[in-house]
Amino acid sequence: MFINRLASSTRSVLGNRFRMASNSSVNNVCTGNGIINIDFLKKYNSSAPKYALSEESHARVEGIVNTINRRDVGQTEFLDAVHEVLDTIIPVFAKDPKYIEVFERLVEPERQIAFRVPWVDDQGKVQINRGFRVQMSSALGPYKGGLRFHPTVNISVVKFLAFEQIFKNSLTTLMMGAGKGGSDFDPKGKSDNEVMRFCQSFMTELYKYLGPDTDVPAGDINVGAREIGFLFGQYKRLTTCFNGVLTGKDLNWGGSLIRPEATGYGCVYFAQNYCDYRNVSLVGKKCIVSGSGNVAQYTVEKLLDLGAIPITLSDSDGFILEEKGFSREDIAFVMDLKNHKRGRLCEYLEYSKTAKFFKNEKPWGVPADMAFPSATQGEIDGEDAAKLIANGIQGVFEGANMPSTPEAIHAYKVAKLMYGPAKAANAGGVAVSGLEMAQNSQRQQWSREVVDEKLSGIMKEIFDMSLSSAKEYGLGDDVQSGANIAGFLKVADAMIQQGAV
Ligand SMILES: NC(=O)C1=CN([C@@H]2O[C@H](COP(=O)(O)OP(=O)(O)OC[C@H]3O[C@@H](n4cnc5c(N)ncnc54)[C@H](OP(=O)(O)O)[C@@H]3O)[C@@H](O)[C@H]2O)C=CC1
Ligand SMILES: O=C(O)CCC(=O)C(=O)O
Repeated sequence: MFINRLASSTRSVLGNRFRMASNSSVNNVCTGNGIINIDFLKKYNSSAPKYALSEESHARVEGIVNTINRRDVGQTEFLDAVHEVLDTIIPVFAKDPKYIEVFERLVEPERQIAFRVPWVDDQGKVQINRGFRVQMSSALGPYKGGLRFHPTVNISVVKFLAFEQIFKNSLTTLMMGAGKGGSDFDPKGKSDNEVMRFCQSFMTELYKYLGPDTDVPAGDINVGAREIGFLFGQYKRLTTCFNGVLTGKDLNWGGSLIRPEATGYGCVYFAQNYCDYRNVSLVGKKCIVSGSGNVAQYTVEKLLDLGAIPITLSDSDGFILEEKGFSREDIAFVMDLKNHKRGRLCEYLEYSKTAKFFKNEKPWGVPADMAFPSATQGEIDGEDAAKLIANGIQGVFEGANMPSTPEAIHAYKVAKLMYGPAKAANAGGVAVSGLEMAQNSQRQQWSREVVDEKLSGIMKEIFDMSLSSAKEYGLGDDVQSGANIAGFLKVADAMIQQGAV
C-alpha cells in the first residue's frame, strides 16, 4: 500500500511528539516539538512512482514545508494537521502542480485574532483569559466552526481545528468557509454567573469580527447550549441585531432540530455507510465510545437505534465499562449528569450496579468490534491502536477532531480497518449548523424528520465522495486520502477562480 503513513525515518521524530501528559493517561493533549519531516515524500518515489513529484514540484513542496516549520515553530497540533493532509494529497500535486501554490496559501490563515478576556469572578476578583478566533478560509462561504473553552486552548490548537474545518466544511456540500476559536477559560467548577460574565466579555471583543454572512461560530468542547445563549445575548445587545450569527441556538430562538444530535448521529451514519460497503452489520457489534459530552452521548444514542451495543464512555478522570451495554435509561442518566448537574462520569457508579470505573485509564484495551473516539485530539496513540487491533477491532470512526496520532492511523491502515477520519466522519455537526443557517435565512424551522434525512443524505454523500476520490487516484478504499483530496479540490478550485486572495 503506497500510502504508508510514515517513512521510518520520520517515526522517531513523531514518536517524541506524542508523549502523553503525565499523571493521567486520559488527559492526552499532544506535547513535544512538532516539525514536518519532508522524508514522507520518499515513499512516493519507491512505492508509487506515478505520484513521484518532479524535481521542481518537490522543491516547491519542500519550500512550503520549510516555511511552515519556521513560521509556526512549536505549533505541534497545527503542524501535525498540515502534515496529515500534505501526506495524502501529494498525488493531486503530481497530477497537476498548479495546486501546490494553492496549498501554500491555505496553510496561512486569512486572519488570526487574539485578545484579552477580562471578567469578574464571584469573589469580585478580576480574572484574565486569552481569546482566539482563526478565520482560516472564506473560499466557500462565511467562516464557520466552533468555539472551545478549555485550559489547553492555544493558538496551535485553534489553528489546527480551523485547518481541519477547511476540508470538513468543503465535504459537507454546503457553502461554508472555515474558522475556529476559543479560550483557555475552564468552565469546570465555575458558577453560571461566572460563565455568563466570561461569555459576555469574550463576545464584547469578538462581535466586531462576526456576522451571519461573515463568520458564524458554534460550540465545541465546553461550549454548549448555555454558553451559546450567553454569547448570543451579548452579541444582540452590542449590535441590536437578531440574526443567525451563531449556530447551536436553542430551538425557541432560531436553533435547528437535530443540531445537538448531529455530530454523534452523523458519525454513526458514516460508520453505517462504511459497514454497508464492506458488507458488515452494526447489529450486535460491541462499541467502545470515549468522551461523555455532546458527541459521545448522541453517538451512543444512534448506536442503540441501529442495534449496536455501546459499552464504554469516558472523561478526563477515566472510563466506565458497562459490560451489558448502555440502555436508553442509562444514557438518559449520563445526559442529566453531564449536561445539567455538570457532574463527573465516576458518579455513574452510584446509579449502576453493573458498571466498573477505571481511573485515569483509556478504554482502548477493552475487547470490542468498533471504536468511536469522541473526546479530544491525540487520544489514541500507536500503543492504543495496537491494543484495539489485537482485540479484533473492525472499524475506527472519529467523532473527535484528530483523535488518532499518525502512528495509530498507520496501524489502522496496515490492518485494513474501516477508518472514518474526523474530517469526514464528524462533519455532521457542522453540516446541520449549515442547515441552521439556511433555516435562519428563510426565517423557518424545518421538522426533525427533514433535518435528520438531510443529515443522513449528507453523510452518505461524504462517504461516497471520499471513496470515489480514493478510487479515482488509484488508492483503493483509502477513505482518509479520498476525503482529504475531495475536500481540498473543491476549496482549491474556488481559490483559483477567485484570484490571488
Ligand atoms: N460538538 C460538536 O458539534 C463537534 C465536536 N467535535 C469534536 O468532538 C470532540 C468532543 O466535543 P464535544 O462532545 O462537543 O465536547 P464536550 O465538552 O461536550 O465533551 C467533551 C468530552 O471529552 C472529554 N475531554 C475533553 N478534553 C479532554 C482531555 N484533554 N482528555 C480527556 N478527555 C477530555 C471531556 O471530559 P471532561 O469533562 O473530563 O473534560 C468530555 O467528556 C472534540 O474533539 C470536538 O472538537 C467535532 C465536530 C463537531
Ligand atoms: O457547527 C459548527 O459550526 C462547528 C462544529 C465544529 O466545531 C467542528 O466541526 O469541529
